[in-house]
This record gives sequence, structure tokens and C-alpha cells, in this order.
Amino acid sequence: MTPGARVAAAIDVLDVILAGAAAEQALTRWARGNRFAGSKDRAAIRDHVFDALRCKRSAAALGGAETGRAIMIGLLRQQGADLAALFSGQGHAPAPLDEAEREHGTPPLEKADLWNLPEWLVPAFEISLGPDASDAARSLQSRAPVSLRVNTRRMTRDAVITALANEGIHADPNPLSKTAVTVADGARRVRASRLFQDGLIELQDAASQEIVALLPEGGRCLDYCAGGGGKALAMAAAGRQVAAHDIDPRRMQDLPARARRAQATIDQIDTASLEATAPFDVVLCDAPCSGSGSWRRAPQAKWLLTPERLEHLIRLQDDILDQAIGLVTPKGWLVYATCSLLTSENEDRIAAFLDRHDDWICTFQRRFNVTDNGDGFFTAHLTRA
Ligand SMILES: C[S@@+](CC[C@H](N)C(=O)[O-])C[C@H]1O[C@@H](n2cnc3c(N)ncnc32)[C@H](O)[C@@H]1O
Repeated sequence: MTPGARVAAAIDVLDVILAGAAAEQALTRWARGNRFAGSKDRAAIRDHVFDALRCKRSAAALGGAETGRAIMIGLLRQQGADLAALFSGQGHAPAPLDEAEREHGTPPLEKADLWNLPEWLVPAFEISLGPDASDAARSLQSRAPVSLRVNTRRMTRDAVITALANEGIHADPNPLSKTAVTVADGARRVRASRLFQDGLIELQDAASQEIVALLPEGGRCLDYCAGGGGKALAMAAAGRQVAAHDIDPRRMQDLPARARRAQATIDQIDTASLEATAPFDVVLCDAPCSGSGSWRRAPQAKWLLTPERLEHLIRLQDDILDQAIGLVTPKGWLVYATCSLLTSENEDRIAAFLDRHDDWICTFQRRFNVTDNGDGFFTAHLTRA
């Protein structure tokens, strides 16, 4: 496909997303309907679509409307691309810009446009991040680093970096976590690599890895909200005895295969059996959240979050912490984590927990901002006084 044809495809996919489809589904559907497109084409279209979603407001301002075409015009204008060459009307390229489109477009001036956030989230970012709010919002407009977790039980980080280089993947140590490397080149080759197939590396954000590295010492650990099991696998690789639970067990369906690949043992526990298997020395609650710390990876989510949805998540976070208390040994640890940047999902939840449970104390809290090394995260360690 020509660069222009890829832009035309991205416009079509964006229109489907603007009409209410999930980004991943819209991209998959486009690929199924256009089997002539190769993997490089699909990757380029995906990059256009995700770049556009990260910068939807500023791109719409620069493109003069909130349509797939206007957003792509605005995005490419923002990126300094040659619009006349891409919108040539030749072959499958989009039609040339009309006069209004050539003249249209105002530079983003409002904070919500500059920060590429829904208006109601601007004050929430300001309250949560103070002077760092602008940097955080702007960081969410660029692509996230591709980070890998080295299975350090089986291979050192240096050895993995050398072995990756032999497979054409250039990676560097990530300063955020001793188990993390960041891929500088060759990210698309990771899943097919021998190291990945043999369970010596996993795709995992570096801050997510560090949350596991920071966990208090303890014999039996429960990943209470395990999801796909990224943190459970990291705990097992750190030599911990790990059980994984999720209220929706389907979320853990890939975990047995991932654990086998990593040569790790993880017990999967369903909700009905939890009480019988408790107590645990460490219970990690990696709670459902806005995901605001990882909106670089899932940019559509920032436009779908509403104040009502955030309120619902906050109630869920409180409930999960209250449910998990009963699973912790008397001298054990309850660890809270989110990939959120918002105080209302982080420090405020810990303060509310301590208000409800005056026999508990918080011994440690850490916030990870969105940086070139990792996603935004928060964690807190709770124990009985
Ligand atoms: C942020 S995700 C977990 C991500 C995962 N820990 C990882 O590192 O890949 C939150 C998970 O919590 C689960 N969940 C929601 N409500 C829950 C509840 N009441 N008890 C346990 N798990 C719950 C969701 O199904 C979801 O998979």
C-alpha cells in the first residue's frame, strides 16, 4: 500500500471508531475485509489510528472537525507531514484537500485541546498531579515504550540483552526496574523470538514490574485481581509461592500457557475456593481503574471515561480492599495497586480505607509518573497496626 492508501485506511477505521466501535475491533475488521494488506501496512495503519486517538482533540482542532478525515489531516499537520503528497487522490489515496480544509484548522489553545483530555478531566489532572499535570498529559500523547520483563530465575538481564541482539532486537536496561529492558529496535520481532517462546522474557511495563519488586517479603502470595496474570508471573519469577484469582476467571485463560512457558507454578483459585485456601502473607489487589497511567497504550479509554464510570470504579476499589482483608494473615500485607494517575483512585482510596479500618496502617506509598521508562502507577502497602 502507498503511504496515502494507508492514510485513507486509517480514516475509514477512525470513522468506525467515532461511530462507537472499539479500536482493536475496528482494526481487526478492517484487516479481515482487506486481506491484500500486508503486516507492514496493518502496522502503519494501526500507528496512524492510535496516534490519532492519543491526540484526538488537538488533531480535530488542527483539522477543523471531528471526523476521521479531519482528524487525520490535523494529526499529519501536527506531525509536519506533506499533506498534498498524502492526499493526492491518486490510486487509493484520499481526495486532495479542498479550499476549506487547506485553510481550516486552528492551533489548539484550550487546555483540554493542548492536553488532549476530555474537559472534565483537566481539573482532575491538576488536582492529582499539580505542577506535573501538563507533562503527564503531554506524555500520554506519545507512544509507550516497549518493555520486557526478564525471567531472572532463568537468565540474567545482560545475557537476555545479548541474546535479543542475536535475534535482531536491540534492548537496553530500563532504570525503573532490575528485571526490565526497553526495546529500542525490533519490537515487532519480540513475540516470534526464541526468548519469548522459551519463556525467558514477557511483555510487561517496567513500573508494573517494579510494583512486584517492591512487594513486602512473605511466603504465600495471592494475586487477587490477576487478570492476564502479568504480576502473578512476575511474582513467581521472583521466587514467590503464588496463587492467582480473578472474579472473572476467563481473564486468566492464558495464564496456564504463560506459566508453562516461564516454567513457573501458579495455583489458580476460583472465588468459591478462596476462603478455604486463605490466609495469605501478601495479598495484591491490582484493582480495576481508569487506566489513566496507561492511556498511551489504550488511548481510546481516555475519551470513554466518564465521571459516573470513575465513581463506579472508586466504589469497586473500596469493595475489593474490604473483601481482601479477610484473606490476609494476622501479620500479613494487603497491597493496593492501580495504573491510574488520579488521586481519587490512589491516595484517596488508601485514606478512605484507613478511615474505615482503624486497626490498619499504611507503611509505604509510591506513585509512578508516566515517563519514557514506564507507565503511570500507584502502590500502597497496608498491614494491621
Ligand atoms: C487491572 S486488572 C488486573 C491486571 C493484572 N493484575 C496484570 O498485571 O496483568 C483488574 C482485574 O480485576 C478483576 N476484578 C474486578 N473486580 C474484582 C473483584 N471484586 N475481585 C477480584 N477481581 C476483580 C477484573 O476482572 C480485572 O481482570
